[in-house]
Amino acid sequence: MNAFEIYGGNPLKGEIIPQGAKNEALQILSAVLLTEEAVTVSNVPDIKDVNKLIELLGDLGVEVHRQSQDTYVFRAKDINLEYFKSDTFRSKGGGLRGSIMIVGPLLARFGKAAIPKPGGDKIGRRRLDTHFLGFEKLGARFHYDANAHFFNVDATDLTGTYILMDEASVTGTANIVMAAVLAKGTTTIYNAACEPYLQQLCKMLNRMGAKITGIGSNLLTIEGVDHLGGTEHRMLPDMIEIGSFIGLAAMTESEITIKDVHFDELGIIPSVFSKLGIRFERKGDDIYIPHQTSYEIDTFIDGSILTVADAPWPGFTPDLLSIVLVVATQAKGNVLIHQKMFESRLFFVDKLIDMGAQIILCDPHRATVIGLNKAFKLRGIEMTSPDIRAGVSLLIAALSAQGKSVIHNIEQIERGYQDIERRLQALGANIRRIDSNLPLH
Ligand SMILES: CC(=O)N[C@H]1[C@@H](OP(=O)(O)OP(=O)(O)OC[C@H]2O[C@@H](n3ccc(=O)[nH]c3=O)[C@H](O)[C@@H]2O)O[C@H](CO)[C@@H](O)[C@@H]1O
Ligand SMILES: C=C(OP(=O)(O)O)C(=O)O
Repeated sequence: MNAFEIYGGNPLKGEIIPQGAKNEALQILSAVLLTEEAVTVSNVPDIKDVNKLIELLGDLGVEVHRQSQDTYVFRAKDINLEYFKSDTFRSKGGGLRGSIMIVGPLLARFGKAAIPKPGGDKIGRRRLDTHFLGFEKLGARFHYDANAHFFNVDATDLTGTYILMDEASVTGTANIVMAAVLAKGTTTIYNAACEPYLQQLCKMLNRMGAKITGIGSNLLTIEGVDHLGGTEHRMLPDMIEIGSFIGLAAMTESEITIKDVHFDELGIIPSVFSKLGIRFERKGDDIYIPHQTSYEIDTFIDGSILTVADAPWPGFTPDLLSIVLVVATQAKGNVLIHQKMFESRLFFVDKLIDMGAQIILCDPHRATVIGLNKAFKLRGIEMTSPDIRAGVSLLIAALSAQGKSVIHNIEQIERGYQDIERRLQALGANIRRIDSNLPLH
């Protein structure tokens, strides 16, 4: 097990290029199962979750050819459906949340699929009902083996229908869309999620021959086709990384340029950081964050305390709330963070409180942050990263803190952030990887 040792407190400077989007990658890579033709995917992030999914595709029989550092060619010609029965699949299949999205394409193309209960962050209940209710609506049979924690679906034919999703689930929408593209007739999905990840997926599917309209809205219409062909696809930059770097710059008083961000695809994200008082400029397609010694949180027009809450797109992504929270700890002013979707994602604040932050955890979903306005720096401590985004928030806190911090369980961070210590070192950060079991001194 590895840990990060960080000496914080000094400003960083330079340029950073965001990786390809993790959550988009997990959808796009699942979609290669929909065709026997070659699909070339570029800007693939080299991160644990994505690499696990690529390995899983390979185990299923997909030919995987790595053309360059970030570009792969996939060919799902001969798929081994017997693999579902293997012990390896039982252990590997549930290794990440994103693996659930192989179910839709396999069901559509081969009439059956299975998946162990998927992993991902331990951030509260993460139900999958929406996925399987959707498959059932399309005509699939569903069976959950509660002892083995195994989900099974099969169908002789999928038939298009009207689906009112019980919640705008991101991976659920992707899964149902990928099943519906090869169904007979027309499927209408209402209350669909429409994150950029999904918009990218739908655009790619259309290039493969699918007929999807309503992309970017919560009402998708999918006219089923008999067959899909190969295509090429390039992943967008990871908007969660971009938000994390804006937060990092503000917290550490750094001057950072985030390159090629695809600003127009960032939705409400930049304006939420603006509301925290962080100044930045759009320069072409880069975001330039100047060195700033203080930033002041807005209030609402009537003077009441700002609330930052998550919501399905185009609302604010829950994956950036932990970052907003940590950044607010050094702002001037107060903010209420309301994490509506996940019930265990705010518990990491006890580590920030140990570091000197002033936070009241009101309940599992809400935390009030009383900004310190840089009256004093947070102090470095030893801590464990509970989930991917809390992990990066603690990393940002450690980089801004006085003295030494050690963050354990960095595998969580590495699920979603590529080569993070080298990229931070290039900005001047004092961070190094150590053996988690080494005695601390
Ligand atoms: C691999 C992947 O892509 N993971 C992302 C995906 O997870 P994932 O697709 O698993 O998350 P879902 O969109 O299904 O839902 C996340 C949680 O929010 C709740 N919920 C969802 C929709 C809604 O309208 N109301 C509501 O309360 C769900 O009950 C669930 O607890 O989307 C989440 C929500 O953006 C992100 O945090 C994850 O990073
Ligand atoms: C919660 C996240 O990931 P996952 O859904 O893969 O657990 C995330 O990316 O913030």
